Parts: sequence; structure tokens; C-alpha cells
Amino acid sequence: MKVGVIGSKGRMGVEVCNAVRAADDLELVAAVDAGDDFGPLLDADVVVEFTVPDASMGNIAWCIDHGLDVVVGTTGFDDAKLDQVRAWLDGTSSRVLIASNYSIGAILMMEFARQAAPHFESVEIIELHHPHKVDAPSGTAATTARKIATARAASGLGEVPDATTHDPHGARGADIDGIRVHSVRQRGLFANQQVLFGNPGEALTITCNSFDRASYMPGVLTAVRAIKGLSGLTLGIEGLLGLA
Ligand SMILES: NC(=O)C1=CN([C@@H]2O[C@H](COP(=O)(O)OP(=O)(O)OC[C@H]3O[C@@H](n4cnc5c(N)ncnc54)[C@H](OP(=O)(O)O)[C@@H]3O)[C@@H](O)[C@H]2O)C=CC1
Ligand SMILES: O=C(O)C1=N[C@H](C(=O)O)C[C@H](O)C1
Repeated sequence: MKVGVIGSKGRMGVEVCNAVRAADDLELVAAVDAGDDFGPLLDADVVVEFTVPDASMGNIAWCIDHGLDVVVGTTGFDDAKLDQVRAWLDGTSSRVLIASNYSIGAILMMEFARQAAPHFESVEIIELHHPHKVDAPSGTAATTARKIATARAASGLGEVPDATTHDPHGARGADIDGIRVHSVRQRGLFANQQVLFGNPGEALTITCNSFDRASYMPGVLTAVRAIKGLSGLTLGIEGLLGLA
């Protein structure tokens, strides 16, 4: 397959270009970044997009307009943006796959959190990242929170217990579908997430660490190879790994 990369000079884009070059069955035919002519992407069978939240929607629209399939790793998607992508895809043959995390550890962390969610009264998420990250909370934390909230609702669990009525500084963190998320930005770290569950007399903590951007490459290449078998908008690669 011929692969194009948008965001090719970024931290993830560089890693993706190298992973594509190293794969026997893939060929890197285009590598573009901010300000570049996107024309060379027209030679690609599939485009991989790792840029910034403010640019990603425009890049996805460009790919769909030009009949291309796109594997998106950029974070910062909410329901409104996803609905917009679905609307763009309507009546086209393009495919878009968006995943907030392509590492197997993070995908399993989210799956384990989804399984644990109906069984614990309390749950909070702490995500810790390098200080260059522009979006908060992380896409992974937002996805995890939504999966937990859905699993809690399906099992009839009510709100997470919390007596806080006075929080003038926002110390309780972000609220995503009723799940508290705390974002830490720390020099020396790359990417870590902890999901803290609690019940009377017990606690369960699920932790995932990424130490290197190499951790995302098997998932990204799996998505690249699988996208022609998908249709419309696909969220996450759990299904490609037999987890959904
Ligand atoms: N899904 C996953 O598994 C993972 C997702 N991510 C996400 O991937 C994204 C990228 O992360 P990272 O590589 O660290 O970020 P970087 O800031 O290192 O890279 C982003 C790149 O995109 C470029 N860019 C900005 N605007 C455009 C545009 N309109 N068209 C083309 N290129 C553009 C930037 O150029 P310039 O700097 O000149 O503006 C930069 O080279 C983030 O949203 C991050 O959260 C990260 C790791 C894993
Ligand atoms: O910006 C990053 O670095 C990362 N972003 C993704 C996210 O927002 O979840 C994935 C990973 O945590 C690294």
C-alpha cells in the first residue's frame, strides 16, 4: 500500500514515516507538514494524520474531498466534531478511522476500565504527559471517561459519590460525562494514565505507561492495513484487535 503522512515533521509524524519506510508491504509516497502542498498525498492509498486539534478537521475534510482514506491519531475530538466527520463522509466512499490511542497497552487499559466500571462506586482518571502537549485532557483520558460513563449508566450505577460543594479553584478537575479527569504536565514524562476505582474497603488502580512513541506504531500500521475493509467512520482500533 502507498501511504501518505500529514504532520510528517512532528514527533509522531517522524515516527510514522520511519515505521512505514521499515515495513516491507508499505511505501511512503508523501510526507507533508504545515504549509506544504498536499498534492503528493493524491498518490497515496491511505493517509495517516497526526497534527494538532485545530488543524485535524481541515485535513480530514481535504482527504474526504479528494477521495482518500485517512487514519487519524490527532486528539481533541468531541461529539460535534465526530458528527461533522460523519456528515462529510455521507455519500462518499472514503473511510476515516480515528483513535485517541494506538498502543496495545492503552487499548487494554481502556477495555479493563470499561469492564471494572460497573463494579465500583468511585472512579477518577489521572493522566500525566510531557509539557509540549497542547490539549487537555488527553484524548485517551477523554475516551476512557466516556467508556466508563457508558458502562456505569448501562449497569444502573448513579453518580460518583462526591460531597464537594466549594471548589473555587477547580481542584476537582474536569468533568467528562460525570467522571473526574486530572491532567498533569511534567518535564521528563512522556505519557501515563491511571484509572482509580474505589469501593468500601478496596481500591483498584489500572496504570498504563508509554515510554516511547514506538509503542503506537504496531497499532497505526494495523489501522493502515485494515482501513480498506472498513466503511464510514470507525472509532478506535479495538475492533481490529478482536476486543470489541
Ligand atoms: N492516537 C495516538 O495513539 C497518539 C496521538 N497523539 C496525538 O497526535 C497529535 C500529534 O502529536 P505530536 O506529534 O506529539 O505533535 P507535534 O506538535 O510534534 O506534531 C504536530 C505536527 O503537525 C504539524 N501541523 C500543524 N498544523 C498542520 C496542518 N494544518 N497541516 C499539516 N501539518 C500541520 C505541526 O507543524 P508546526 O509545528 O510547524 O505547526 C507539527 O509538525 C496530538 O494531537 C497528540 O495528542 C500522540 C501520540 C499518540
Ligand atoms: O500528545 C501525546 O503525546 C499523546 N497524546 C495522545 C492522547 O492525547 O491521549 C496519546 C498519548 O497519550 C500521547
